[in-house]
Amino acid sequence: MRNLSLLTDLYELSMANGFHHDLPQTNATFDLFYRRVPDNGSFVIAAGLQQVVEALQDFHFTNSDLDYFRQLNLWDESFLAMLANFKLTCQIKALPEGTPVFPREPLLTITGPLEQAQLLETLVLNIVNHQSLIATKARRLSYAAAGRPIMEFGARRAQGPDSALYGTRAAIIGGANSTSNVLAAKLFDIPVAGTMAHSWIEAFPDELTAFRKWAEQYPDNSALLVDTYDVLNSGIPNAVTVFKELRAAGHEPVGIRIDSGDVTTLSQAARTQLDAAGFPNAKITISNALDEHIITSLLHEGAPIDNFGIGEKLITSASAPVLSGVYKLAATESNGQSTPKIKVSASREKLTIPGDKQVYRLYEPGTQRAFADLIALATETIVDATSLTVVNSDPLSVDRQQRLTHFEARPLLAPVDLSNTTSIPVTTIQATTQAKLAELPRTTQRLVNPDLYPVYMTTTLSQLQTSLLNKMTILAD
Ligand SMILES: Nc1ncnc2c1ncn2[C@@H]1O[C@H](COP(=O)(O)OP(=O)(O)OP(=O)(O)O)[C@@H](O)[C@H]1O
Ligand SMILES: O=P(O)(O)OC[C@H]1O[C@H](OP(=O)(O)OP(=O)(O)O)[C@H](O)[C@@H]1O
Ligand SMILES: O=C(O)c1cccnc1
Repeated sequence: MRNLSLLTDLYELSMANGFHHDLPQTNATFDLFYRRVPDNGSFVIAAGLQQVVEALQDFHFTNSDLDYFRQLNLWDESFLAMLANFKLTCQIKALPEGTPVFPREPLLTITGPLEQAQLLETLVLNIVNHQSLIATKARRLSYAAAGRPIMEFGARRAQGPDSALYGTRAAIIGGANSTSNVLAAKLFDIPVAGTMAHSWIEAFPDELTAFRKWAEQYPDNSALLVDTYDVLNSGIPNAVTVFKELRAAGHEPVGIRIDSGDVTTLSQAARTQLDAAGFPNAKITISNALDEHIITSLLHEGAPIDNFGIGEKLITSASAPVLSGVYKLAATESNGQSTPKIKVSASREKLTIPGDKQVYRLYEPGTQRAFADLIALATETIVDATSLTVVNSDPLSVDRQQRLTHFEARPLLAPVDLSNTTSIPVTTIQATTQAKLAELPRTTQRLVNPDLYPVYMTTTLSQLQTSLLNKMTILAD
């Protein structure tokens, strides 16, 4: 594990230095949330908490870091002494990885000395934005694949080693079933999987020999790549020959992979040939720049695909390469006095929600059916209610006030124990994702024009937001 404490923007250190001198003994609460869902979806899958915890457990500055700071000659020795003896005392609250999270909801909050909490902004955003983006993309692909396994194939096209490694972790959280990335598989205990490249076929004098040699090496892992020369006239017939030889030797063939051409036509013809040859259980794997729209279209056309191999469009979230999660000051506290904070912007959409908060998922009583979320102040008690007036949290919404009847409210943000060095297995987090997705209305999960899932605020929180907004507007006038 590398020490990532310096993976920050200069201004975080500059502000921390200023806070150290000008606002000592001041605590702060920051919220990490996002405003817009990539790919016009309706939610994001939260991911990356484990790597945030690991980075914070190891948050310190080395002698070499301090020498570098001295060279910069920007900050005085009192601040550098604080960094040299840095002991993180912040408290983290977060919702579990794999939880679908909606715009404006804090998915992680950090409370602690202002100078410390400010310093964490860049690193925490870097980790959570990346992994949540890829987990969200994987969820879309997995939704399109409708239960068919997805192999993550993206390492070669990821933006560098880190995005291959942690992107694979996030892809599994979002719904991919296995990876070809051996380092990710080893580190995160993910099922590792793979077939062969065209070079294997090209390296032998002919395709049949190449298939035979593969089958000799891997008689129980014979997924043969059939598109190097001609799928229907050479690839499948040669694969069938080798499958028959394998079966005669007591091994059941795995299947084929097609990596080019018109996938529907080729997979249908391949299925027919494999069935006719007595291999109805041989699986058809498809790869080649697949995304959720191509997958939807292929399945709609009736392509008989068993597995998908997905690389570049998943690991880079190519169609929506940014999740713009932000880290905003929600409250400060000094001398026992808490002061909620708000950011007012020329863009109404960017209005923040003040105060130390909790997020509740609201369920129809006695069921696992969620129908809305509610953001409240942490000090408020939300009881299961038959009737509650709430306010839409979207500052752009028109009809803001609503009356909710009959719900059970379950809190999402929970304290994170930074002394805990065990981690939840990634496949367990994937199961959490599936369970939490199953709670959401089906209409909010579809890929095209999903139904908006309501995120409300309590009236107390809304009134606090409005009063701060009015105060700030008067000050600005
Ligand atoms: N039936 C289909 N419907 C929709 N998209 C398809 C269909 N068949 C293939 N595609 C997709 O069309 C895109 C282009 O496929 P094509 O085989 O032309 O790729 P290519 O990159 O030119 O081939 P190669 O990988 O051999 O260079 C790929 O993203 C592929 O997944
Ligand atoms: O297309 P992706 O979703 O990223 O999936 C991974 C791709 O990686 C391999 O291609 P390779 O690098 O051998 O190049 P190719 O396009 O010529 O097959 C494989 O054959 C897939 O096509
Ligand atoms: O194992 C495979 O088939 C594979 C791995 C990486 C990229 N493309 C394909």
